[in-house]
Amino acid sequence: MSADLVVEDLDVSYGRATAVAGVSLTAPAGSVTALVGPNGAGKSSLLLAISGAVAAKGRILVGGIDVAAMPARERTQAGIALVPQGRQLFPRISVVDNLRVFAEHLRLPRSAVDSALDRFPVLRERADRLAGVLSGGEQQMLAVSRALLGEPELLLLDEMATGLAPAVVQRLAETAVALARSGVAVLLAAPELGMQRRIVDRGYVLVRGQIVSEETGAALEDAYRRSLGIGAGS
Ligand SMILES: Nc1ncnc2c1ncn2[C@@H]1O[C@H](COP(=O)(O)OP(=O)(O)OP(=O)(O)O)[C@@H](O)[C@H]1O
Repeated sequence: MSADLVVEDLDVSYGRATAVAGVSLTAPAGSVTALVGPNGAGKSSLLLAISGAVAAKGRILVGGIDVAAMPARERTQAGIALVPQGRQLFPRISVVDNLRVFAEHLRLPRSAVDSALDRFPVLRERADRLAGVLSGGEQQMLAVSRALLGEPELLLLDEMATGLAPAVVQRLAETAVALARSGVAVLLAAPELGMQRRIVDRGYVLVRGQIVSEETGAALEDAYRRSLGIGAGS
């Protein structure tokens, strides 16, 4: 099964502070959609709202079903997975236990954990190490594997490349593309695309909580620079 994400008129506020204002966007199944914007633009708030981790107003349709009223856990079971900024692993338990905790939360069979360890060979090698002693890249691979445990239809990636070595970013980007080719809707948020620009089909520029442009992959970065007042190509 594959499912488009359609967000309509979404607002996210923290008390009186508005983080996301009237955002509408689409992340089609089978493609990689980017959400680029500077720090504080509201990218994380938007992804957290889609996953159900923060409250929001508006419509969030996944495969035509409005999930906006569902609690976060039900959204996960409905096929929405988030790799959060900062990864949010349990550093003091092992790699395999990080996967087990999430698998149990979703009531998945043990075989799901085994498959998750096989997604990146380094995770199988490090299965019994504490998650907190892994390198940043290994931790990100664990966070992605954990998100994929339930075979989601929509994968939300929040700053997956930040601070990681190019080879790791390349590996993660290949994973994102392979998922998209298998029918998953991938929405990735980043303050800049860098190497990820090669895998983006189209995307949106988010500034101060609002979408200011929508472009195909190649034109997206120029639109982003213009929105920041930086000349294209400079
Ligand atoms: N829990 C919170 N309570 C109050 N304000 C928040 C909270 N989380 C985010 N904000 C504010 O909401 C706005 C959007 O933040 P958000 O983290 O969504 O942006 P972002 O584009 O992901 O930025 P970054 O790349 O720095 O994470 C910012 O002004 C931020 O200070």
